[in-house]
Amino acid sequence: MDLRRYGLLAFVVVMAAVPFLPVPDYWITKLNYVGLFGLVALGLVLLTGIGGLTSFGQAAFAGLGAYASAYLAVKVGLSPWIGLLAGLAITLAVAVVLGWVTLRMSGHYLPLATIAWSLSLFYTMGNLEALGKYDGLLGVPAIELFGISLQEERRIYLLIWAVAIAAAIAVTRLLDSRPGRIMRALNANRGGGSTMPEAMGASAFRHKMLIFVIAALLAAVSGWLFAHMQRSVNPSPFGIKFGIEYLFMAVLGGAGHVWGAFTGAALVKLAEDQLQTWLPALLGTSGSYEIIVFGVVLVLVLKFAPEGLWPSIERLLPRRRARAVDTTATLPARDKPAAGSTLLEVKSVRRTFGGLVAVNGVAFNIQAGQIFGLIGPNGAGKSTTFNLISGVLPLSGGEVWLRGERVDGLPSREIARRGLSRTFQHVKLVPDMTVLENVALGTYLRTRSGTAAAMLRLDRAEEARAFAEAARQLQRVGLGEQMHELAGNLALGPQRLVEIARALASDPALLLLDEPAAGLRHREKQALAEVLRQLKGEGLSLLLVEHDMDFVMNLTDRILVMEFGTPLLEGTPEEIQASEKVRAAYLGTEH
Ligand SMILES: Nc1ncnc2c1ncn2[C@@H]1O[C@H](COP(=O)(O)OP(=O)(O)OP(=O)(O)O)[C@@H](O)[C@H]1O
Repeated sequence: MDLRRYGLLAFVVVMAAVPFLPVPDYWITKLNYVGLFGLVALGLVLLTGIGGLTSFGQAAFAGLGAYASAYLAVKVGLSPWIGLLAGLAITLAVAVVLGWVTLRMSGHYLPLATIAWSLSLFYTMGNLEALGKYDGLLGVPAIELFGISLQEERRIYLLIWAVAIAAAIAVTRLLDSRPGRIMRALNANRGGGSTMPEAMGASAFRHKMLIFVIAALLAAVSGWLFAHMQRSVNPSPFGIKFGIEYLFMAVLGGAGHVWGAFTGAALVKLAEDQLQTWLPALLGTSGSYEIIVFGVVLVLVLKFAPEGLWPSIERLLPRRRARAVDTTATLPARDKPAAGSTLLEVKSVRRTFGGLVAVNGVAFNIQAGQIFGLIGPNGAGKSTTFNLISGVLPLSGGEVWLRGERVDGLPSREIARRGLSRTFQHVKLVPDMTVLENVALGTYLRTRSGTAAAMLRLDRAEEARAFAEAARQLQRVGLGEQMHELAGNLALGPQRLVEIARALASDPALLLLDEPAAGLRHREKQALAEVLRQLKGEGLSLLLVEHDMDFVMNLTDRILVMEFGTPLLEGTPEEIQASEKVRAAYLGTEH
C-alpha cells in the first residue's frame, strides 16, 4: 500500500479516537467547527484552487442547507434527514440557476456576482417572517442516527468528521479521474482555460458547473450539520463576512490542495479565538480586530506562499508512489477513414477582425494518410486558419467539411468528437500534473466515467485502460522515460511532444499541429521531425501549420503557402521550393 494511505489511515484513527479520550469539551467544540468550516473551504478548493473561480458566496449556500432543514424541522416537524435532502435539492436548484447565469462571466464579474447573491440571500433570510427574520429559528432538533441522538458535542463530532473525511476522500478521488483532469485544466490563473479542455472534447462550462454545484452542496451539508449542532439558525453566520473568511481559509491552507481546506480552517478557527481574547486586551477596546490581522496575513501568504501552507506540510509526508501502468490494457479504437478518401475540405474560408481581413479565400483538401503543410511568413493568417478549422474561431465566410460532414459553426469539442485532434502553438499542458496524466486527458472522448463513478472509485478499470493508452502514446513519441515527471518541469521540446502524445491518445482521424517547431532548439527540432516522420510512416493524416519552411519540406506530401491572409501557391514540396513567388514572400520582396 502507498505510504500516503497509511498517513490517511492514521489520521482517521486519531480523529475517530478523539471523542473517546479525555479531551476537554472546549477542544471538541473547536474541532467540530474546524470540520464544518473545512467542508465549506473544501468546496472553495475545488472552485478557486482547481477551477480558478472565486466565490464569496459559499456561506450563503451553507445558509440554504441550514435554513431548509431548520425550517422543516421546526415548522413542519420533519426529520433532519428529510431536511438534509430538501436542503441539498434547494441548493442544487439555486446553484444550477446561479451557475448558469454567472459562470459564463469572465474576469472579476464572477466574484462580484457571488457577492451580490450572497447579500441577497442574507437579506432574504433576515427579512422573511417565516424564517424568524434576524432572530432566526430556535428549537432546532438534534440529528438522530440509528435511534441515537447526536445532541452531545462528542456525538455530532463523529458525524461531522465522518462527513468531512468522506468528502475529502471523494474530492481527492474526483481530482484523479477523467472529469477531474478536465477540472484541473480549467484554471486560467495557472495557465489553463477553456480552449484545451474543449479541444479534448470536454465541455468547459459543464465542468465548471459541476465544480460549482459540488462546492455549493458541500457548503449546504456543512450548514445542515451546523444548524442541528447549534440547535438554532440566524442569518449572521451565512453573510458576506463568513463568505470572505471561508475564502481566506482556503487560500491560507492551500487553495489547490484538498487537505489545505482543513489546514486553513483549523488555523483560522484557532487563531481567531486567540486573537479575539488578547487583541482587545492589548488594545484596551473591544472590536473585531482579528479581521485586520487576517487581512495582513492574507497579503503575506499571497506574496510569500501563494500555494498556501499545505504544501509545506505535505513535504514532510512520504512521497506519493508513481502510478503503476499496465500497458496491456486497451481502449476501443475509433473508426478510421479509408486510405485516400477526402478527410478535410476547407472551402474558401474567410475571417475578419473588425476591418482587418486576416484570412480570405483559403481553400485546400487533405486526403487520408496525407501530410499537408500550411506555411507562410509571420502574420500570413496560418494560426487563424488553424483556429477556423478547429472551431476555436467562428468563420466570417466559407465552409469546413470533415469526413463528409460540415463542421464550421460547431464548437471545437464537437469537431474533436468527429475525429480532429490538435496541439497548441503556445503549449497548453497542466504543469502540476504528471506527463502521463496530461496525456491521459487526450483519452477523454474514448472513456465515459463521470463524477459519481470517480468519487466512488468505480472508474478504476477504465482509468487503467486510459493510462495504458497514455503510456503507449508517450512511448510512441519517445517520452516513455519521463511519464511520471511533472509536465511543468520539461523543456519546451519535450512539452511539444507531450502535446502530440495527448492528441494521439484521442485516436484521431486527423491531427493538426500548430507551429510545432516554433521556439525549439536544433536538436529538439530534429527529435520532433523524427517523431513526425515515424507517424507519417504509420499512415497518420496530419495538417502541419508551420512558419519554418525547411522543417516541412522533408515531411509533407503537399504544401499550401499563405501570404497576407490569402493562398499564394499550393503544390508538392519540390514545386514550392522551386517557386520564385514563395521565395519572394519569405524574403519579403515584391513579386
Ligand atoms: N484575435 C485577433 N484580433 C485581431 N487581429 C488578429 C487576431 N488574430 C490574428 N489577428 C491578425 O490576423 C493576421 C493573421 O494572424 P495569424 O496569427 O493568423 O498569422 P500567422 O500566419 O499564424 O502568423 P505567426 O506565424 O506570427 O503566428 C495578423 O495580422 C494578426 O495581427
